[in-house]
Amino acid sequence: MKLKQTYKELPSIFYADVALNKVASPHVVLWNEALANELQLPAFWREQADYFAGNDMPEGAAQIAQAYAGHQFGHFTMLGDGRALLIGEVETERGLVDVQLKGAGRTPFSRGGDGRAALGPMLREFIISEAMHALGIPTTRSLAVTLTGELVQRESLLEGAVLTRTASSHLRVGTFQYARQLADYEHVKVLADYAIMRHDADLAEQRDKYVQFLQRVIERQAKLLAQWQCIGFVHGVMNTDNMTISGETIDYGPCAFLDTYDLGAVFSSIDRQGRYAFGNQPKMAGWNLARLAESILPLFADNEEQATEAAQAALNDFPVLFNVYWLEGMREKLGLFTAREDDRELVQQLLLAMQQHKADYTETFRALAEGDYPDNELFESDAFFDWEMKWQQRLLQEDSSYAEAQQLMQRANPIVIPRNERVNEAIRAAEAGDFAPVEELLHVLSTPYTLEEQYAHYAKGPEDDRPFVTYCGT
Ligand SMILES: Nc1ncnc2c1ncn2[C@@H]1O[C@H](COP(=O)(O)OP(=O)(O)OP(=O)(O)O)[C@@H](O)[C@H]1O
Ligand SMILES: [Mg+2]
Repeated sequence: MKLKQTYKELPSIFYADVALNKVASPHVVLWNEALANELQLPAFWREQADYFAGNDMPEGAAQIAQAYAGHQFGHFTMLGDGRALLIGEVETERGLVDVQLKGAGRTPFSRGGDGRAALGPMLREFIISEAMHALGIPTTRSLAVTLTGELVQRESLLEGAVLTRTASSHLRVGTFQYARQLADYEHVKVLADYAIMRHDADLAEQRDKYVQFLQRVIERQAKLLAQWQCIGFVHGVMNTDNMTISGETIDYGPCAFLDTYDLGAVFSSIDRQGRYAFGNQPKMAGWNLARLAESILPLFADNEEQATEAAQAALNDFPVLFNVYWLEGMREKLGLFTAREDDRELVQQLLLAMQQHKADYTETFRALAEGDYPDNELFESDAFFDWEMKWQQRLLQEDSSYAEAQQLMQRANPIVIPRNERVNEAIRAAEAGDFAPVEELLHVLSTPYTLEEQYAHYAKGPEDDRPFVTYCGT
């Protein structure tokens, strides 16, 4: 297998070549066999820690850092991969897949940084991205975590590691902002054509392909945001450089899954204003997409007024699409196959009761799916009692049976999610040299809707003495 280099065919302003930054003694500590098989990687790659630490390169590889810009918490900055190397693309049945090394050393975009990553955050990205994938949510994937054998200086000295990440591309909203800020019409066009080749090849011959491309990105992001909101995922740092063109979730920094349902939930210590709070995510996605539209506006029409109109029309669709997908997702969570006018109100009433009674988001829905309610404030409240009567009546309006509704709910409401405390415990064990808890956690998270029998006991609860697994249920 030989890696491809289509990104390198772009004009040179879009990347910087990077010399190899060798590390002392690379050692692969986590390997995703399923993904390796999916990508049909040659078996000997598994043994090549040097490839994954950036000490040596497989056939056809290059070492480039991609240029991009980004609005970080609303402030525009020129950025670029300061600690990641794109080594090439693998040809698969689903198209080209980028292979990137995150934490592989300094690049021309490193600014003041060391270009490195610590083991903990790379394990976290591996665990949560793979959990997202298993939950059916588009995401970058994780192939390997490789210790470098070197320490990195953070608040304390930590073990350094490199994450091998794959993605259907690493093109970001910020890549287009970079092109618009730095370059001319032709460069924006070349980038858009490249993105269309990677993600929307069927548009290539269309007359209004750039407007349609924007519509596609909006569509993908509306779907993604609906999935985040339905599962209770808080990204935490939705800067424009952390939003993909592919519609895959990227950059698992300060992200977390909701415990108690709270629209104001924020997990990032630097997000003091709550810009990226759980309930704000759809609005912020819309804001980011407006930055994409601005960046490619000149491609829409010669006439500025017409171009702006086309962009505005596409952007106006975002909240509409988001709401359609969100309600579709919430209906499934409540076992509803058909759509009725009052469904949104029914969902909102439940969510309001959950917020008021500080109910656990995942547990509540799973309890509804199981038809087995725990003794807690929500389930004992009058608000829930009222709501449940309405829900039962609503279920009776369906043509399907209660058993079918229950099956739908069990497919839509996970038993396990990567809970922060459990993820952190597993990472702490790994930092102390024991990777078994991380492996076990990954295994449990790989079948979130249908836990294997031997793991059923993980659905017990927090007082459970198995410290490494996430739990949920009654
Ligand atoms: N240790 C570091 N050294 C150099 N640059 C860094 C370092 N950490 C982050 N950066 C850069 O700072 C910018 C913002 O960081 P952010 O946390 O969003 O990205 P990231 O987690 O490094 O990568 P990605 O978005 O690809 O997952 C990026 O351009 C990133 O490359
Ligand atoms: Mg980032």
